[in-house]
Amino acid sequence: MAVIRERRQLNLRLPLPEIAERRPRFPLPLPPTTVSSAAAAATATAIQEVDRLADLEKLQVIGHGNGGTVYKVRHKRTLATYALKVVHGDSDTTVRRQIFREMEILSRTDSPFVVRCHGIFEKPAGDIAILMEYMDSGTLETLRKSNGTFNEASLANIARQILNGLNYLHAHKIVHRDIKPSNLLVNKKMEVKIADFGVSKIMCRTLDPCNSYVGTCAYMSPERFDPDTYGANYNGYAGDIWSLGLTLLELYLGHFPFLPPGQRPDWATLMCAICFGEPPSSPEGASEKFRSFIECCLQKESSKRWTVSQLLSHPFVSMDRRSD
Ligand SMILES: Nc1ncnc2c1ncn2[C@@H]1O[C@H](COP(=O)(O)OP(=O)(O)OP(=O)(O)O)[C@@H](O)[C@H]1O
Repeated sequence: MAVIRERRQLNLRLPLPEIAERRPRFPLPLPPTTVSSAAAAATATAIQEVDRLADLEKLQVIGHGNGGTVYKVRHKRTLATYALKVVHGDSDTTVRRQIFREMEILSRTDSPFVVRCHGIFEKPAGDIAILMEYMDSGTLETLRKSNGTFNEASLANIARQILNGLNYLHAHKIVHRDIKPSNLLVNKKMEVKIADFGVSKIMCRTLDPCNSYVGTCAYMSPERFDPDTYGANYNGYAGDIWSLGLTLLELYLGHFPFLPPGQRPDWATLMCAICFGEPPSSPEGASEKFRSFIECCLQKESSKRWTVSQLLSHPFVSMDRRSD
């Protein structure tokens, strides 16, 4: 969950690292342990089953994120396996703000296409832990790195699942803002679930602006850098579609579409490519349906991009015959 602060230079927004002086100088209020009645409702079953952190045994570290560690854990009595994300009490304000955002959103969501939250715990020292379903095949990024490229049939299946997740989120006025392969978890059944809501936004009104400069730069849509040119009535939802298009094209190509294989991104060059260059397109060998799907996602002008519901009926996605 890269967090980048806003700076205006000419007409574009340049990615800047966190600036300490801009952080609030007061600690954020801690939400109650179960966060809200919605959280309690969403996690009621699991909270009854896992009501104390002490009932969980840590099996291994899955990975480290921005300020937190994710463990594979097992419930001592039921032997059920979960993922436990722990953020320490002494983490900086930005990290704590992100974990609260993630808690708030995970506690509201209940979809087979969004990683499920089974409980939220707060220790007296201020450590916060989110108990999630364990996704045993990692992320689409780890799969790409280990398996190489994906064929179109697999991508149609993946696209359909991500679109169903985004459909759920957008219907609940949640904009993810950081869709990318490493935030899409996978299990052995090839179920794909959206995760990592630290920079997401809950829209209060339909036309809420959604221009805060957070997320991972490489997957950001042109209007997030330059809303004046590309984002008439920009409200954020279309940004998730751009990121989806880039994600699927990356899985098809085996590398990030704006860069040749193996090249590390230089943010200024990348931003110019996103804003001033042509959007990346699928290679010649791709089917017409896939090429069209990617084109519908990667429209530079946000209002021309297809919505989630339009994309769900795109012929490329209907290639995937599995039922939801
Ligand atoms: N529910 C889960 N099941 C399995 N693995 C998970 C789960 N949640 C997170 N992980 C893995 O744990 C690692 C750390 O995840 P985390 O969300 O803390 O950070 P991140 O997304 O890698 O980085 P950042 O915080 O910078 O966005 C990642 O490799 C992620 O794929």
